[in-house]
Amino acid sequence: MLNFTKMNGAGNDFVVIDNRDLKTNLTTAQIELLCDRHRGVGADGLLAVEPAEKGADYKFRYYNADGGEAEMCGNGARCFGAYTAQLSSSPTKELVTFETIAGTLSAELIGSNVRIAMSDPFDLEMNTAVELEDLNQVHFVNTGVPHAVGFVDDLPALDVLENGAAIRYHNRFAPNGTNANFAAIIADDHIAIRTYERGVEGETLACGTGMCACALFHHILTGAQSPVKVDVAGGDTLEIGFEPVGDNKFTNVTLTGPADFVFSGKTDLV
Ligand SMILES: N[C@@H](CCC[C@H](N)C(=O)O)C(=O)O
Repeated sequence: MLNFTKMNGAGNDFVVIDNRDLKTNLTTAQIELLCDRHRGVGADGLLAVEPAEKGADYKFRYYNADGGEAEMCGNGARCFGAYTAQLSSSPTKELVTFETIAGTLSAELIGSNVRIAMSDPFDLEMNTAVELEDLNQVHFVNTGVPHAVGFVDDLPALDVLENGAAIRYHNRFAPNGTNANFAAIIADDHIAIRTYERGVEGETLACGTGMCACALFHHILTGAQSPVKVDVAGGDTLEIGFEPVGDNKFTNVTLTGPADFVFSGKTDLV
């Protein structure tokens, strides 16, 4: 029997488990089943809380809906922060640190929102040719996980599944593949995005690391200042802060948005 909590961050939803005793060893197939929207609990991914190994409060593990582990998840990090803040003795902690494959991060509880201090982005590359019918080129950056970003004029009309899959499996991004984001400018400091996620193999309602990637390219291409507001497919607007340090490099990237508890339960699926 597995105890779990269902949470979502701006509509990107997760099964969260407390594995601080390291007694739960889920297989790829079990994670896939838990995330299955017809036969399981249903989620874009699974978050596991484990004991820290390098001095932070906790260790963060994240698995996509296909059961594969990913280095980081921005919306998941906000949910992880809100969840672990409640694990501590009262009063609820307002700052939680956790070790991810992408580095040690922190989550700060600010009213009903959570702000994540992200790792510094790397491997930024502009103007990669993809030669699709709707898009000639994308920009690439790793904001914890890999992200391609293409700017389009008509975001609602875009076929995210077709274009997203073409970019996700494009030779240029092999063998790891990439998440694929499409962005449209709303105002100087405001964009809207839609994301095709690797490991979900479809469009999700929001992607936190993807929002960070899109906001950084919006700054590079238009000079937009921090913070940049980002509208996501689920209807929320989140805020990305950053500090440019020259040569298309950035530090102090932050992601601020909601992290909501949905329900807790037990399942005998695993
Ligand atoms: N939803 C996420 C990103 C999760 C990982 C991604 N699908 C990958 O495999 O790289 C977010 O909010 O950042």
